Parts: sequence; C-alpha cells; structure tokens
Amino acid sequence: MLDSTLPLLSQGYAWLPDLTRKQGGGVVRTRLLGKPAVALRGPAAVAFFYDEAHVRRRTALPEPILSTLFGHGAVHTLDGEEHRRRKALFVSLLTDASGIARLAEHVAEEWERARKEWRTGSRLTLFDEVSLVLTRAVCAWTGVPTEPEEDVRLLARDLVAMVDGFATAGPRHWRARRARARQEERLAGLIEEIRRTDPSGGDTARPSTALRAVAAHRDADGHLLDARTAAVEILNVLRPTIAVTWFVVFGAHALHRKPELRAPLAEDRDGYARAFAHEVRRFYPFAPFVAGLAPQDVEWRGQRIAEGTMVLLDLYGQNHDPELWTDPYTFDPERFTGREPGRDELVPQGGGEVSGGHRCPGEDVTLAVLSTLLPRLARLDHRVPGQDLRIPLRRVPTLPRSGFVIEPV
Ligand code: HEM
Repeated sequence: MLDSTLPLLSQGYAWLPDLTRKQGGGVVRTRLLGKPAVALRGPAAVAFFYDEAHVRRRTALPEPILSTLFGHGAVHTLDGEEHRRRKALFVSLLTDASGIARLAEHVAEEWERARKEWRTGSRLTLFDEVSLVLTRAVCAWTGVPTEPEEDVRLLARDLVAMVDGFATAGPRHWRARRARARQEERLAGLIEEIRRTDPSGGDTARPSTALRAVAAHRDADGHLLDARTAAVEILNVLRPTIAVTWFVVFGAHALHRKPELRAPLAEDRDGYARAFAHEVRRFYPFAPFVAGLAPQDVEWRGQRIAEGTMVLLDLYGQNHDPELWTDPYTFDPERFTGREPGRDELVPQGGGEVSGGHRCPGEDVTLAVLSTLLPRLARLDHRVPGQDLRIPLRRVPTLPRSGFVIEPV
C-alpha cells in the first residue's frame, strides 16, 4: 500500500474525502508517516473512535505538531486517569456559563475599541484585526498581562503562527516553532512568579483567573505541573481562542457570498447567530481529522484493525458527508435553526463526550465568540473591495487568500 504522507501534504483537506470516495467508503486503508492507517467517519465511527479501548493518544502525535500546535506534555497527548484529571481543569475553566459570558463581554469591548479606530475609506485586513481583538480579550479573561501593547501584538502574531505552521515543512513551520518556544518561556516565567508570590503554589479554593488555576493545578500524582507544562496548558487556552479568528473570517466570507443572510444575522433573533456559527464550523475547512493509535487488535464493522495502526477520524469528510447533510456544499444556517446538532453529528471540534474523551472543551467559547462578533460584523457598514477570496484546499489551515480585506464606510 502506498504511503499517503505526500498526497496529504499536496491535497490537504481533499485528501481523505478523495481516498474515501476511491475506496468506496467503510474503513479506508492507507499508510501515513510510514505506519499503516485507517480512516473512519460517521456518528457510529465517532463513538468507536472516542472509546479508549479502541484508540489511544500517547505517542500518536508527531513531534512537529507538538512543537508547534499543542506543546509537549499537552492534555491532547494524555490517556486514562492522567487525561481525565488534566481535562477536568479545562472543562471547569471553559464550560462555566458566567465565565463564558465574561469572555464575550471582553470580546465585545475589544471589538468596539478597534472599530472606533477604523477610519471610513481605510482598508483593513479582517484576519489581523480580529486576531488582535481576540488576543486582547483572552488575555484580559485569563489574567495574562494586557500591557505593554507590543507584548500583546507579539503574542497575537505568535499565536497565529502556531496555528498556521503546524502542517507544513517550510518557513511557516519554523516560525511556529520559534513562536511557541518564545511564548512558553514567557508564560512559564509568569507561572513561576505567581507561585513565588503565593507559597501555597497559587492554590486557592477558587482561583480568580485561568492563569492562576493552571498555576495551582495538581495532576493525578498530586504534584503541581512543572512551569513549562503549565505554560503549554495556558497556551492551550490562548491559542485556540485566537484560532476562532479563522472562523470569523470564514463567516465574513459566507456573508459576502450570500448577502441575503446579513439582515437575519444582524438582527440575531431566535438564536440565528448560533445557527450561523454552527454552519460556519460545518461548512468551512479547519481541522481536517484527528488521530490516535489502536492499543490492541480491534474490529470495526467486521474489519480488523491491527494493534499499532493509526486511526484517523475524518472530521472534514464527515461534515460534508452527503449521507448526513443535504447539499453538503451549500452554506445554509437553516440546518441548525431551532435545533442543536447531535453529539456525534457535527464534528469540527471532535466528537464524543467532553469530560471523558478528547472532544474539544472550547466549543462553548467558540460559539460565544462567533455569536458575539458575527452579528456585529453584519451590522458594520463596510464594503468588500476586489481581492483574491479563493480558499485553497491544499493549504492547512486555509483562509481566503487575501485575509479578507474590508473598507468601513
Ligand atoms: C477554532 C475553533 C476550534 C477548533 C476548530 C477546535 C478543534 C479541536 C479539535 C479537532 C480538537 C481535538 C479533538 C480530539 O483530539 O479528538 C480539539 C481539542 C482541544 N481544544 Fe479545541 N478547537 C477550537 C477552539 C478551542 C477553544 C476556543 C479552546 C479553549 C479556549 C480549545 C481548547 C481545546 C483543548 C484544551 C483541546 C484538548 C482536549 C483533549 O485532548 O481532551 N479549543 N479542539
């Protein structure tokens, strides 16, 4: 069987759906990074994939992804009790409704502040503006210093670089490594400072910020995280919050392509912005798939998956599977008006349970940020000048080539 690493790099998001089509669905077999691999999709496959008896994470993620996107020792790489204990930290920080409402307030405030600086007729790149808005907001929310301004701008650029450079071997990748090393060092320093000024290790019954909660967190063995791992985990709150910038820009793209959606989004009645946000997450390409390793011989629908096989869950493919979605390549928020998607149906951020499994704990944050910014964008008087809005599927992660330039009027 041919190794698919090169086709993956050259075809990007189209690689796995193409392979699935060619092999006629079911369990898709290939090789990746020199290992046998299978790819699955569909709600039943999601439940199979998130069962630890079938798929484990430790050692599944290649070093280049750890040194850019997630960080060494990150929650993404843990299994069993160790994972559940670390994950509980993220779940408590990221799914508390009043905490999320506070983040949404910071986001709205920072958007207003930025908007006041946009001059009529000037051209600005929405991607850059939103990444800065979100960096300021998430710093204020997590307790990371918001001064001096140059540090916040550098952090915004570094967080973007970490997301942008994880799936390539070129200069973007090296930029991402440097960005991660720089920010891990800086944040480890902040964690050490918190612990120095509070000899209990930052322990309080209710830590006041996410930064303090991470500083005070004890793993399954009862020890505080070493400062570098703590920095990795605070970055695992900051970086993916900034990653929502990609979805905001995709939302702007959808509005531009379908101007008739602008009025309902601007009004945001009956949860329309949330339905719109779900459709942005379904329709546009972001995380292509998630991966783990079979810890023993397992069986899926009568087919054997040998121990050590890499198991991929095709997120992008599932979100465009014609068996699950009518006209999957049509952008239509009505799919989600008046209903929430099923647990394992819409999977842009993984599937299964949040607490027990590896499902993204940041879906509420993502939806809150999108529901805050997209109606404001729909209400902003602006023009979209001629530019290259193509979204290359070969590039991971991808974006409209221009970064989406707007002209406030
Ligand atoms: C742009 C929006 C986002 C996308 C596309 C996204 C996507 C994902 C995906 C695909 C996973 C892996 C699921 C798996 O391994 O099975 C994940 C995990 C994770 N995400 Fe997100 N995410 C987003 C936003 C967020 C936000 C806003 C946060 C936090 C503020 C966050 C924090 C995490 C963490 C900590 C994990 C690791 C969970 C674990 O391994 O148990 N994500 N995300």
